[in-house]
Amino acid sequence: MNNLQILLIEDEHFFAKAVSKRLEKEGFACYIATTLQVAQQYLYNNTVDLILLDMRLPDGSGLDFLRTLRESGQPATETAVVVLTAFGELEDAVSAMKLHALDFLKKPIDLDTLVNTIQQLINKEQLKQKIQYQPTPHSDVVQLLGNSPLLHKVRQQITRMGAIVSQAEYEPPHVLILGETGTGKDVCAHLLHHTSQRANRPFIQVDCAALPAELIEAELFGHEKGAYTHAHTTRKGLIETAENGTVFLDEVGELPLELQTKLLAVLGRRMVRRIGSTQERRTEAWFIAATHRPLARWVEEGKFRADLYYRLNTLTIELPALRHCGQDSLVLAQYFAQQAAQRYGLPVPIFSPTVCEQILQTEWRGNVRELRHTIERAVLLSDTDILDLSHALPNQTSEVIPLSINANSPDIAEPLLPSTTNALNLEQAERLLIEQALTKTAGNVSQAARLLGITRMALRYRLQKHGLKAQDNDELATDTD
Ligand SMILES: Nc1ncnc2c1ncn2[C@@H]1O[C@H](COP(=O)(O)OP(=O)(O)OP(=O)(O)O)[C@@H](O)[C@H]1O
Repeated sequence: MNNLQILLIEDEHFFAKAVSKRLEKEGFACYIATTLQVAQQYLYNNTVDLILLDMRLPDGSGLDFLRTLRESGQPATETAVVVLTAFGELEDAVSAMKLHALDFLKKPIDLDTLVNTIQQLINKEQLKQKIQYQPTPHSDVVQLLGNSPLLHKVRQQITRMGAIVSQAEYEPPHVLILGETGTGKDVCAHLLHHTSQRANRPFIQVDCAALPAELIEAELFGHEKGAYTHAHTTRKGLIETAENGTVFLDEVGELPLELQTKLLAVLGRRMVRRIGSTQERRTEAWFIAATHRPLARWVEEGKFRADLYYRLNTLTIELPALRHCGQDSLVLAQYFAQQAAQRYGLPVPIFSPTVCEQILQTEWRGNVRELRHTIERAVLLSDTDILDLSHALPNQTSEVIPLSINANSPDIAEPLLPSTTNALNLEQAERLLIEQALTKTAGNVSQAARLLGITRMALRYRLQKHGLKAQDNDELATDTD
């Protein structure tokens, strides 16, 4: 029994009945509302975990309902929603994604697919608690590849720190990972966790750049019921959820100053207090933080608290920029080409001397991430067995259709989708939007999610759905959720 409460808002009687019967067979509780008004009433009196929302109801549009729900300030504001769309409702589905719908299903809906979708959402904790809890088995974490002395040193540091942390069971020294964007800080954090004896405990990743300050505070520390207007239930924070595992504070440089103060208190005293509570709870979590910001300079400039900086960097790992790693770019390129070929069922391409030279000569400002995306693109675009970088190199990505995804994005360039949209089905259009967003942000999932106007979690889910995994380390953990 899953105990999951589902509200199905659907006016096609027979279809609704069939869905509800199947969901109940799977152990879910399902309530059918045939109008938006009934749904509203139901939500007012009941708590639901998931809403399955049709886009056209007799008394209004599902999209308007979703918008109102998100803005209502009611307990249901953040409820997970999957929209059910009919042919020709592409724009609605895209808008629903922007309103944080977790997924859409095209009618006619295959009941197995529906159950699968729900199951995936449950597995990914998206329905239960909006956290990124990723117990990643070690075998699924990529290694930090590279033969340069700089990479060797990083790998040695990881092994050493894993051992130190295992010895200091209750008060492990915090680790700060520094390095330009795309150099592998995320991978490094996962490896640290998996190298230590905490490997089988929770690994909680918090993207400090992805959420507004007040949300991060609630996410990190949790809250008591009634602590603030929308705190309708008591919820533990991510630090508590990590128990004696690891909390990875990604993009820690973006943490607002007032939260830096609170974090400092936690690191210093190892006690956490939920918002609105007087009770303190001890934490045995290991804190790993990462940033591409020049934190030492930021300390001098007053943008980052000196005391927090010194507490975080008990141990520091500095990931080298790819341009300083000699032939590593070539080693990595060959590895990524092999992986991509395998993934797409294509022959492993040959690297001509010219291509090798091009790879070695390129600056790779986006570091390994940029290299990875370029090679994957090249594998897909090459017409022959010989890898062709001419369409894939960063300054030659003219085949990428300019696209504005988020209406709030400053670099807007209508239309939302390219004119080829008519020839695309909903699934393809969604995939295209995501690929465009990732291209625009050089594969940075947090930024891409922001651009798409959806949460990072919702984007992670879609990446997996479309098999766009491992484009960025962000997805590695998700694969194994
Ligand atoms: N040495 C490496 N070997 C293999 N893959 C790597 C290596 N370094 C990075 N990657 C890959 O490059 C991509 C970017 O890595 P990652 O997300 O860890 O970078 P990051 O430094 O955290 O970036 P950002 O600062 O933008 O968050 C991922 O797909 C990751 O798997």
